[in-house]
Amino acid sequence: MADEQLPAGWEKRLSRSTGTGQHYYLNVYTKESQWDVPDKPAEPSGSSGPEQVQCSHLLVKHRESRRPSSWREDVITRTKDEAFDLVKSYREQIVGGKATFSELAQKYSDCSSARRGGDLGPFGRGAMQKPFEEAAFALKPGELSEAVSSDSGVHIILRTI
Ligand SMILES: O=C(CCc1ccccc1)N[C@H](Cc1nc2ccccc2[nH]1)C(=O)O
Repeated sequence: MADEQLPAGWEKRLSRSTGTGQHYYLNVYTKESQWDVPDKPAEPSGSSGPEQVQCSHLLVKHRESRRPSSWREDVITRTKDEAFDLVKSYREQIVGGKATFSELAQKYSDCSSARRGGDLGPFGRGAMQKPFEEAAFALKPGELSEAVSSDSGVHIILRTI
């Protein structure tokens, strides 16, 4: 039987462990292998996802935040619900094209990254609070999160890379 045409990124290998001439298929990017004949191009990153992501965020703190103070307000007294409502209104303005993420982060984010339009630079797993990390790594590049709550406050996250 002619060697089947494999989808991009796969190599057909002969298994040495079974000794029965069985073939397996190797993802050339992740070096992960599988027995089943692949039916779509190999994913460049493994099931564990990317090593690093780059994100910008807009943070609205509230009175229960770990540090209820920021460059914008010495003492932050808004409630958590008010913070969620603000974040949702900012997200709607961004999605509706009324303002850019960077403009609103520079004006309204309670994080020092506001001065860079919310950019946090690249980071790997273990660098940020868990709820923030999980939301950030679940995004595709260019995707905007829903409201995300961390000990710092309520965020919207834009994955840029
Ligand atoms: O921790 C920082 C600095 C974050 C930062 C990282 C990299 C570049 C620039 C800023 N600021 C906190 C607010 C805050 N809490 C966060 C939690 C997750 C991600 C970003 C966050 N920002 C605060 O100001 O209380």
